[in-house]
Amino acid sequence: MTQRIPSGVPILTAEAMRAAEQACFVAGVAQDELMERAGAAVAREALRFAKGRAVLVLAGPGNNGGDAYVVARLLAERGLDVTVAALGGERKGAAETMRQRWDGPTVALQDAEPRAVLVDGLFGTGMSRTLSDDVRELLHYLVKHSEFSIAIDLPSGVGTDDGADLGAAHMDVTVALGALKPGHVLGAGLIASGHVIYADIGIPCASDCHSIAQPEQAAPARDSHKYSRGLVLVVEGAMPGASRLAARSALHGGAGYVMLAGANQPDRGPDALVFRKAANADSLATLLEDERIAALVIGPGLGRDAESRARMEAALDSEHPLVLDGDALTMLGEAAAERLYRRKAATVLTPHAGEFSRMFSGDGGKLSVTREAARRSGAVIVHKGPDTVIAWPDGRAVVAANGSRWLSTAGTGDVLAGLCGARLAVGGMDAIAGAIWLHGRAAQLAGPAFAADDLIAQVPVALGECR
Ligand SMILES: NC(=O)C1=CN([C@@H]2O[C@H](COP(=O)(O)OP(=O)(O)OC[C@H]3O[C@@H](n4cnc5c(N)ncnc54)[C@H](O)[C@@H]3O)[C@@H](O)[C@H]2O)[C@@H](O)CC1
Ligand SMILES: Nc1ncnc2c1ncn2[C@@H]1O[C@H](COP(=O)(O)OP(=O)(O)O)[C@@H](O)[C@H]1O
Ligand SMILES: [K+]
Repeated sequence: MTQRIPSGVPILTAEAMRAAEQACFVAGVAQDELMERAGAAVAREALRFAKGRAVLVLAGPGNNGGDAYVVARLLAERGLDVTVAALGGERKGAAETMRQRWDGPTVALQDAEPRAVLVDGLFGTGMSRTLSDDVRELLHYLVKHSEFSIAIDLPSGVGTDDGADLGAAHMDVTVALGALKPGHVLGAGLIASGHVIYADIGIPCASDCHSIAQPEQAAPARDSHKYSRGLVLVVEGAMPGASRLAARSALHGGAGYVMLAGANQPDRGPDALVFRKAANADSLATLLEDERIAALVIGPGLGRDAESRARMEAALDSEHPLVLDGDALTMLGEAAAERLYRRKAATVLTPHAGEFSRMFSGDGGKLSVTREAARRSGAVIVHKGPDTVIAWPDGRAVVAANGSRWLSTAGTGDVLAGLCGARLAVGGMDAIAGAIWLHGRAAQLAGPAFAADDLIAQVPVALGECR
């Protein structure tokens, strides 16, 4: 099963989820009712996948366990052979009500035997510490010896707000209740969650953070011309292949005109790419006086010597919207936030984890450190990886976790930098999530073992899928 994360769904921390739930209670929804809805949503999916097989439901001590008892009851009502393995005895509130509504077979967790289908209702958003060794070992044993596993809300052993590994086993399916949590889309949590299904259980969940969604990308206006479509200038450096990938990617990402500024005319196409000679930083600075430039891309294959640094400074000093990648990020280093905050035009940074940590410190998980870095630098930050976090300076964030794992090949980051340049030129800072979506979708279309060059060929196909 290929992993899927539902698109355009709000992502809430444990605290925000609790607040949303409280607001629901204040509005008159009873806790029992909400738990029944949660259990019904999970039971619906479990029934679909169980195909009549025997089910073991793990019920923890809190509300996740309360949901588990509802799932057990509903599956048994549909004729399945269900056993509950319970951790702890009497519960509180709605969870205790649901325990009492279950009158089927129940064993203590330590006595549980594996069954074909495993429903994990041990812990959800209340996970506050690492699983104890005995619980972790049992959970892993029961999951390993099941044929299909499904988690209620979150896999037990995933840090809700940071996706940290607190002892989680890998689930086939996770049903996210009410909203996604950062733990579904980040780090070990992304891997442990498997295929994520979103269940709307009627809790209004507003958030400034969402999972990535297909962007709306209108065709050029009837009266558009190459400059209105956006002129992207890509700065070449020590490794010209990287900047050529970025430039070709900008061309196919919808820019109207792409210039490559470097020392030597490339000896091969595409011919649509316009070469401008910029033998040194001074001649680059002169080129940058062109007011038609809508976005500048610098960093892929740039190099890190004094000359490269001078080129980067020329780009930073310009008032063009700017995408900084690769070596430019490394050269910025710890001075990044302060230096970038002074820029007047939009700035986009596309660091992988190593480049990010050379520029920004802090802890609290990938989502929160990226948001904090965007706020401090006034730049849009695309913190790359299987769990790419895009954060804007105003606090908004988008997480892209559907990219193909085949993207882990050299040069795909250069392609992304070029796409960011194109989307920045065409739609400004708000259009950056569209670049990450196009990149991820192009990778899916390219299939297995593609080279970065092949990815570019799929970008127009991905673009064609957008309205
Ligand atoms: N927030 C909401 O909107 C809704 C939440 N519901 C369910 O409620 C869950 C959250 O319930 P709770 O807040 O009761 O939390 P949990 O059920 O996730 O766990 C809480 C209990 O586990 C204990 N605990 C935490 N980590 C532990 C560890 N490592 N080892 C042993 N014990 C540990 C806590 O002390 C507490 O007793 C959600 O994940 C979801 O399944 C649903 O019932 C409906 C709606
Ligand atoms: N396992 C993975 N799953 C999904 N996307 C990945 C994975 N590994 C890398 N990527 C993506 O591939 C690209 C790699 O960029 P980068 O590390 O800068 O490589 P390069 O510099 O070689 O181009 C990024 O967009 C990143 O998010
Ligand atoms: K769970």
